[in-house]
Amino acid sequence: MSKKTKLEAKNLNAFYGDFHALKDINIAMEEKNVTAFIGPSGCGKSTFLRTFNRMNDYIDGFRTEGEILMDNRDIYNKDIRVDELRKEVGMVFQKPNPFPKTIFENVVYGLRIQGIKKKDVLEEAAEHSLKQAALWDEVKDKLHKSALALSGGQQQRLCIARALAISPSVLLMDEPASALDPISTAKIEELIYKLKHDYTIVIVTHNMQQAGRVSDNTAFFYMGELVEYNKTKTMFTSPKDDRTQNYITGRFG
Ligand SMILES: Nc1ncnc2c1ncn2[C@@H]1O[C@H](COP(=O)(O)OP(=O)(O)OP(=O)(O)O)[C@@H](O)[C@H]1O
Repeated sequence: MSKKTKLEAKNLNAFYGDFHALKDINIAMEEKNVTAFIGPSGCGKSTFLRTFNRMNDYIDGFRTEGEILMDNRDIYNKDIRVDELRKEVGMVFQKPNPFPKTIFENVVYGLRIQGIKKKDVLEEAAEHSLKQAALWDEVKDKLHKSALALSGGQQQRLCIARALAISPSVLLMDEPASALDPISTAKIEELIYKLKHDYTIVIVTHNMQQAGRVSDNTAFFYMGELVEYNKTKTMFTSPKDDRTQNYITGRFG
């Protein structure tokens, strides 16, 4: 049985000034599943990912045409509050970016911004999010030490815990493991596999094996177009388009 659609783009075009970065994208992504975005550098993967939390809004000259829907609501509608949207849509970046604060303060950062002050509520949320991010056991005895003293892989799991603490339903991940060693990468991949039971995950990756391991569905982008979108297994075993075939077999990219 196919799952409910969580995120959708309909006839989406996106521009940086005169540059046409996304061309007529149509896609429906399933709830509580992992969708991987793949494609050569500059094809628009990150631009597309960032439309789902409206992060491109900060870029001068950026504009979209068409629709981006979450739970069937157009997130670019003028009635949408971007701060509310960002509570629903967490994001993790390529390079771990913890704040120069304690581990605890990193995790509860978003909750403090929401005005939550009760110590027991914050403590419970921190423990829950760190457990979800598979970091609790490694940090439970040093919650009030600096996050910057953690390893890169731990910092990235901390950033995932920080994103989860505000209880989003969607997690956007822009090459979350590309700056990490193989063991930390494996941990992040395991984590993604677990988290998809509760979250809708979209991950940009340059690593074909990683897309194959973690994602249910894969979207291949090329020069701003969505060339092919299918179940990951099908895409990797019998791609329909020559460009997909060439990319996944390493002939370009
Ligand atoms: N802030 C910006 N201003 C102008 N052009 C931009 C901006 N950000 C991205 N672009 C352009 O939009 C296109 C898509 O970029 P994007 O970063 O989305 O690609 P990508 O597929 O994520 O690439 P990579 O895999 O290298 O991260 C590129 O041609 C890029 O130069």
